[in-house]
Amino acid sequence: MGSQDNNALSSNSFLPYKSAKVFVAGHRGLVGAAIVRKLTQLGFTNLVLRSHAELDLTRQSDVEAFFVFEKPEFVIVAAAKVGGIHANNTYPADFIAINLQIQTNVIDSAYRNGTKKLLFLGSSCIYPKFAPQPIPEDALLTGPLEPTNEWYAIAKIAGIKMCQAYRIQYKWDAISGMPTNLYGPYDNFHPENSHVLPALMRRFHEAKVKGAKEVVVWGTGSPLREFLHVDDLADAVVFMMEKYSGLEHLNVGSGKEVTIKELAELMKEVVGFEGDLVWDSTKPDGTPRKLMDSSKLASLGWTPKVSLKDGLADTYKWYLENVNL
Ligand SMILES: NC(=O)C1=CN([C@@H]2O[C@H](COP(=O)(O)OP(=O)(O)OC[C@H]3O[C@@H](n4cnc5c(N)ncnc54)[C@H](OP(=O)(O)O)[C@@H]3O)[C@@H](O)[C@H]2O)C=CC1
Ligand SMILES: C[C@H]1O[C@H](OP(=O)(O)OP(=O)(O)OC[C@H]2O[C@@H](n3cnc4c(=O)[nH]c(N)nc43)[C@H](O)[C@@H]2O)[C@@H](O)[C@@H](O)C1=O
Repeated sequence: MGSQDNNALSSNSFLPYKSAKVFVAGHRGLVGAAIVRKLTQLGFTNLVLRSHAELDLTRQSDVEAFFVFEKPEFVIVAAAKVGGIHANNTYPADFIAINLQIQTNVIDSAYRNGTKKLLFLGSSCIYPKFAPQPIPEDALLTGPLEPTNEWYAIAKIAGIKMCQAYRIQYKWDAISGMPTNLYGPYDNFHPENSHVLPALMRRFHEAKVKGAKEVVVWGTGSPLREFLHVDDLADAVVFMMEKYSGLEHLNVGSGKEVTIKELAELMKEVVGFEGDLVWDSTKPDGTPRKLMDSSKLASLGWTPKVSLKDGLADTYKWYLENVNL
């Protein structure tokens, strides 16, 4: 099926329809909370939200019953089992099984209960470990994955393919966005299981408070990562819901990359820690580089706004007010 056929599905206007029933799955997480903030700012009045405790999305019959009852018109899938390099490497069964269950249940129930449009969120880890840089969308499935997160990546690739299959077979408007590494308010600040940015924010903060002389940072410091503030991602999600209807997934990145060493130095400055950095090279580096090519989304008219320095300062302020109580 050519892209023209798929774009013919784009009759579902989202933005002007502020009373639309929108289900944001995973609304208490980093991404889901930012999407709810954005939709609320825009004046959406009919968001359908369920916490994990209220609705476990791995339970197929509960998800079906929820969709039969609520029949949301639009669905954004930001619920997932998520974690950093250590969590992905330690709990491969959880990362593949829980993610396959959540996305399969939500995508299928949404289609069967009349949802007009669904957006599925994947991650930049879907691409091969040694993909060309910046990574274009068509690098998908062209080489072996990064071993530390292949289980999660396989689930996310299945999510993209499921949206494509339902689009092709049922002419249903399911799309996918692939964000780069994200950060911001409501991130997970767990010392081991989180991503690098919140992990370092917490470690530097605790070291500053205790007057510690050094902070341990994992790996060699040489891997490159592209970071995007979650408010920019939420803006891109709303943009894609309104403007994009196509078979191919779209990359969502900031276009700017830093080494982990540069990130650690910047974090040290933002937090105000005055000691030294010590590198623990027994910890994995993961993918050496994963800068995404987000030119397709840019060509539709979307650009990120938050710089890494401003985003870190904003997130640290939120951390001090909300986590470090
Ligand atoms: N964070 C990042 O750097 C990136 C994230 N993404 C993608 O964005 C999406 C959201 O990630 P993020 O916000 O960071 O993750 P979070 O862990 O912050 O949030 C995930 C949300 O999903 C909920 N959830 C998990 N399991 C279930 C379940 N079985 N039933 C119902 N709810 C559940 C969680 O609830 P609870 O906490 O109560 O379990 C939580 O509210 C994911 O698809 C992820 O792949 C993509 C690229 C980078
Ligand atoms: C978004 C993406 O996130 C994961 O991939 P990742 O980019 O490798 O994630 P990360 O943030 O955990 O690490 C980035 C780099 O940073 C280094 N690093 C230093 N010190 C700490 C540290 O203290 N914690 C962590 N987590 N990493 C550290 C770490 O060694 C690595 O070199 C995927 O599993 C998958 O979930 C996914 O899609």
